Amino acid sequence: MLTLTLRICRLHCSTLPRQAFRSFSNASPLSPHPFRFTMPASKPQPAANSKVLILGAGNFGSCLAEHLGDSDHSVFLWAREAELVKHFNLHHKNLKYLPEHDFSKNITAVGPDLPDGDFINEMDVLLFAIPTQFLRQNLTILNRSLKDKAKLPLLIFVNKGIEIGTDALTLEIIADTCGADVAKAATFISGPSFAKEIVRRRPTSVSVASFTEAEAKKASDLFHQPHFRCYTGSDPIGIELSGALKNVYAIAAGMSDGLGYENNTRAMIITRGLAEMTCIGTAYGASPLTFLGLAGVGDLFLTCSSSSSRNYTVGYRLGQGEPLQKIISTLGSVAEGVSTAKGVKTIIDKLGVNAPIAERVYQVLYDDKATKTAVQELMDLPASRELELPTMGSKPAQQLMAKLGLSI
Ligand SMILES: NC(=O)c1ccc[n+]([C@@H]2O[C@H](COP(=O)([O-])OP(=O)(O)OC[C@H]3O[C@@H](n4cnc5c(N)ncnc54)[C@H](O)[C@@H]3O)[C@@H](O)[C@H]2O)c1
Ligand SMILES: O=P(O)(O)OC[C@H](O)CO
Repeated sequence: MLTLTLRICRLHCSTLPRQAFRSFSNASPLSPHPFRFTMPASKPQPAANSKVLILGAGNFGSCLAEHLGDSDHSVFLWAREAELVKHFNLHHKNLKYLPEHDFSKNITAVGPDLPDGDFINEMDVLLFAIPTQFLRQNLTILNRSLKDKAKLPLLIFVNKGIEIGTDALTLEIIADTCGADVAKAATFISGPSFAKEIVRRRPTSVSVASFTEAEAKKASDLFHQPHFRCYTGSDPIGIELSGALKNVYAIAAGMSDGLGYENNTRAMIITRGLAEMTCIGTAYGASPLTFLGLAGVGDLFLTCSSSSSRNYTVGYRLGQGEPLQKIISTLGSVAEGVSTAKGVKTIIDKLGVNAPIAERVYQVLYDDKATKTAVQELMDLPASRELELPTMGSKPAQQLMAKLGLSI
């Protein structure tokens, strides 16, 4: 672990001769997979005054609309709630999500129907802030408007989950609904970033990943601000898994706090959670280094240690003895970890990865296991080596990349 950390620090050091790593086209120093493929020609890099359509006017979509509206882009915010659209355009307020905030005049709400046709094709950027379970249905409709797949707008995804039933990552949902070229062009933003802190302009950093650094750089250029730092990378699969998995461990940390356990227990869950995330990610075919970044340990730490996290809150209330259905129906916002725990369970079973915390979260959510029993079972496990990365041959990431027409 220490060796890995030191390696990362060295690789991030700006004084290193970067050419030393440039043995493959499109490969970044931290890239686990030096991809060789040509990106579909996209529109020119979004500059000042880009036209941006944000799909999803929940906490995060609204907050990112504000972030870009603040930078003088023309932002359109799609909400499926008709009342929200009307009220937003009259008062620049989102009464349902972030009700205390006054939004930029550069944002126009659109909806409740999903925009289509020429409106979509005029956009420089499409940003998807739709919870994972609703992405497929919306992308299927939106794909009809993506006429010219050779001239795509910049496509950015910020959801953090795994689809129930298919266990698909977002990349696969995009490929299924819009085709491999669209999936290859997608960029993912993830990392420790509570919406309500971003709109208050609190210093924040995120990971921005695409299959090529060049594509990730476009999104980074769009979002990077003095109070909002973007770090680019080229492991979108690892970034996606990081964001989805950390939500499951945030539920575990919340449960522990809800049961009345203290700091030692939470630190144990965060650290062993990171080990599990890294093992699952490596078995899947992502780079283990990705889990040491902002989208990995950064977001894991944030959501496991704050009652601002919806996933932590679900866990906390479970630990306090509330039934899951009551928690979900009163949360008022999405906690992706609840649905994602199902996909994670299937993935660890398929891959044969040992992830006892994720397993217990699944059992508490779906098998009626008592939270206290789950913690006790974790403590009763036999002593083991601290970290052993799996080295199995066939990895889902390879199948996914083959589906996208990518070769390693
Ligand atoms: N809130 C944050 O701080 C934050 C930060 C980073 C990433 N995220 C991720 O962003 C995504 C959105 O989260 P959020 O916080 O904005 O959620 P939210 O609960 O605040 O809002 C939910 C959004 O989903 C929309 N929605 C519900 N049903 C839908 C459907 N059938 N089709 C399309 N849209 C539908 C709602 O209209 C609303 O816009 C999640 O994947 C979340 O993990 C959130
Ligand atoms: O409120 P949560 O638990 O969905 O967390 C929100 C973001 O993912 C924090 O980065």
